[in-house]
Amino acid sequence: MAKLVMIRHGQSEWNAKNLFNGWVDTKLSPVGIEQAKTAGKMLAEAGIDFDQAYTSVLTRAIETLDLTLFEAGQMFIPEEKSWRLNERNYGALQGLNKADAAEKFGADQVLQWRRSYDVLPPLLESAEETVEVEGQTYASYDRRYAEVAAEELPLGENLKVTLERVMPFWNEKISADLKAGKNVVIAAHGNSLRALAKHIEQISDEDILGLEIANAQPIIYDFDGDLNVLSKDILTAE
Ligand SMILES: O=C(O)[C@@H](CO)OP(=O)(O)O
Repeated sequence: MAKLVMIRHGQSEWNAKNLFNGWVDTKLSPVGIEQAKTAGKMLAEAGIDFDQAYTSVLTRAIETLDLTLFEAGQMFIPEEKSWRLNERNYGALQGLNKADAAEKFGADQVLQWRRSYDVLPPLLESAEETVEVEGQTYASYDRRYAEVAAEELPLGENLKVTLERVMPFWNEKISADLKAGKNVVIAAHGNSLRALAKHIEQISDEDILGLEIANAQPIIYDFDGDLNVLSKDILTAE
């Protein structure tokens, strides 16, 4: 029996400002740092011995993994980073305020962009497009994506497309580890984890709209050898 723990990163600087984050590389806020430490303490109490860690190539998830493993006393385990675990690319919405967007485009449209399975957000015009927020310029892609084929770099993703690019990593790495009986921890993002949860729990395209994943609350799955889910538990701070 293997365990998979999925942790959405702690609150990011742009979560705190209610901005669409996507692939823009923001850091954890002070609240997010504390949330990640608390997640690590809860996992230490749960007594899970991890064999392998995975995270995205975005700072907020990497920070969360490191703080969590530090608090759990397991920084020594192997870690692998992949762009396939990144947040969904929010295209031209990145950097916009979510409440302002709801006012401008309508709450229902914004809900569809944020939570539907197959509605695409407005796309970036090109890979060269930048995001400007509070006088700072953020590139859409930088050298961390140098190894990714140009046609695989998204200009905007819905959950379906996110799931399609997460799945090769699930099949090749994560599920292989779990089948080998390894306990795995993944620190990633609201929507890359919604995609994984959809696959793992066989959630329908309609029902996935209602699935929210909170910052830094570890989700623990127990699997049998065929990767059927035996139990699911979510750790929450008091
Ligand atoms: O901004 C984002 O990238 C994500 C998660 O923080 O937004 P949403 O809440 O719409 O999933």
